[in-house]
Amino acid sequence: MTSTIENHTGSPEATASTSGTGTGDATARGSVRVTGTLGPRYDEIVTPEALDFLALLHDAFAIRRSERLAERRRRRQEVADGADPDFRPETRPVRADPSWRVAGSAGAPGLEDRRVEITGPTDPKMTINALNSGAKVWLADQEDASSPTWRNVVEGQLALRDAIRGTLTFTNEAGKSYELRSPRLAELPTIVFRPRGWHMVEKHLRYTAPDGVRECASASLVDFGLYFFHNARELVARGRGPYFYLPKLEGYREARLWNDAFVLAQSALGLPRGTIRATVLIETLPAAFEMEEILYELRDHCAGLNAGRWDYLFSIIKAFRTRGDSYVLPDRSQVPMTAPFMRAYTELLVQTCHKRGAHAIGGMSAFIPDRRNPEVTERAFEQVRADKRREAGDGFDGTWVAHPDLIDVARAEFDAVLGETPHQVARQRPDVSVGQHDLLDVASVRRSGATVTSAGLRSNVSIGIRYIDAWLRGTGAAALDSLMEDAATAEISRSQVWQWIAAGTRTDDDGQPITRERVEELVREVVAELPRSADDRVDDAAAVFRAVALADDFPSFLTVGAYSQFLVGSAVDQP
Ligand SMILES: CC(=O)SCCNC(=O)CCNC(=O)[C@H](O)C(C)(C)COP(=O)(O)OP(=O)(O)OC[C@H]1O[C@@H](n2cnc3c(N)ncnc32)[C@H](O)[C@@H]1OP(=O)(O)O
Ligand SMILES: O=CC(=O)O
Ligand SMILES: [Mg+2]
Repeated sequence: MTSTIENHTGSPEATASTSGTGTGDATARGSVRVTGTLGPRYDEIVTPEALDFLALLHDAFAIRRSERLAERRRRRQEVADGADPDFRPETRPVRADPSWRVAGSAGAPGLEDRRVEITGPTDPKMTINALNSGAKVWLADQEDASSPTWRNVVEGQLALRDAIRGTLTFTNEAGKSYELRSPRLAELPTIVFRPRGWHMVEKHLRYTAPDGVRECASASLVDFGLYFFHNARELVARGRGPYFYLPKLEGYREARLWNDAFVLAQSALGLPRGTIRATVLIETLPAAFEMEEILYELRDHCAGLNAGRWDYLFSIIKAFRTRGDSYVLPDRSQVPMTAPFMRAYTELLVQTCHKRGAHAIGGMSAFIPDRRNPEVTERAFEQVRADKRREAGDGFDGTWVAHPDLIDVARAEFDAVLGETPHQVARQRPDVSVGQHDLLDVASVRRSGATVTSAGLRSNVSIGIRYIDAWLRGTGAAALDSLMEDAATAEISRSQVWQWIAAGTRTDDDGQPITRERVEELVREVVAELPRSADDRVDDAAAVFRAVALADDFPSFLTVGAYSQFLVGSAVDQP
């Protein structure tokens, strides 16, 4: 199957060839060169052959990536100007055609039963702990849970390369040593790798296009390309496959870009089309209106969709940030997954997936246990249990957990529904009827009594600064106030503050307006209270927070500016 949606709907769209350069000269080749420092064994990852492979991907897709990012900006402006997102009329034929299905998990060993997936960064200790955890799948994360230092990017690839070959070991500072519980990959959780999104660049790799134009490499193509180049054949030989989670897509044309990258990558390595399987995160508001089209574009490679709730909330705030107080969400802690607009999103996701033979994978409860605090642990178990019970009951085929101690809790809820069957894809949801209004009805949460509070405002400031401090120190996921915080949750914190100021929202407990001055004061208080150390980045974190929460123009992602200005070249960025 090679047809695109435009073929399907009868309005062809010219796209750059996946074998040409996009410059008109199909024989000219670009190049990728390393500008970052090489640490021990980095030459095993950024080999001349791997860099050639990255150049091939960039020649084919760098221009199209830029076009997609421009389209994002255009569509965001339209929404800011008052046009509500909606299901696209031109793709109705794809949605109406009952005949097509995605590849799903058929022929993808290790992906059939995904009832519990653990997520986490790719440093050696976390890699070993995740692979020893007993989960069905490990989402090896170079995205929301990772600070994109050069070190994390390359050493994460090294850890994965070694883990796949059964040779990864690690010894911590106290001398405790870690090893994989089996050298046989097929006896460990299936690895699904998540590269960075299309918006990020990799500043330690420079791409020179065939026409001589130089730019930073695309982080998505770097992460995907390096993982695929080094591991795809090895994974297949060891009874698994090159599997990916695709983050932060905003529409089906971005899915097509990924699909074309897969087609080219497989062909370059001599692997059959369809060897790759991707699970797409539906975690932006525009993508929620294009779930079927995304599945359609990726149908030869698609295993499922995931309900990425935290980025989804961030995307909603971003979309409606200038629409005034009636579009404002309450404190993050008062937006449950049972809020009608969140439920509409997850119900539509399950219905869409099962209609097309795809797995529906649930999301992340942010509550995490604390081995030193039984009360915190019991609360996390209760919250996660309820979350997973709802997901399994709604028809999800699997779910995410943030911490190994949550695996049994989540599994029990899915076992109760799935029993011995690996998934419930056959369960259709004809009862679900979700329209535009259901997905957009964010105002209903506050109408039902949820509030914006002074404590919620303070918590956003505090979590935002503490998380960015951790991120600037090279850690992309952190336990803060007994909650898992990562790039997506931090985006919620800072964008809520931006939106509340822009909308002139008042805190419900004291009736006071949320102003820039009030937030500035909170930033000063939080910074003054934080413990300091020789390597903290609290002042820089506060500067980043101010830039992304208080600027006149809303920065699309906090990570973009923080990466260029504060992370690249810092101590943790070096090998
Ligand atoms: C919005 C989204 O995208 S969600 C997905 C992205 N986010 C994530 O993946 C977050 C994943 N979770 C984590 O990174 C961690 O659980 C944290 C940072 C939240 C907490 O980690 P810690 O502070 O180390 O927790 P804690 O001390 O309780 O850990 C106990 C042990 O479990 C291990 N562990 C905890 N979480 C994980 C995990 N996700 N994967 C593997 N091992 C883990 C720790 O390494 C530690 O091992 P050790 O005893 O050998 O040192
Ligand atoms: O990536 C997951 C999310 O919730 O964001
Ligand atoms: Mg996310």
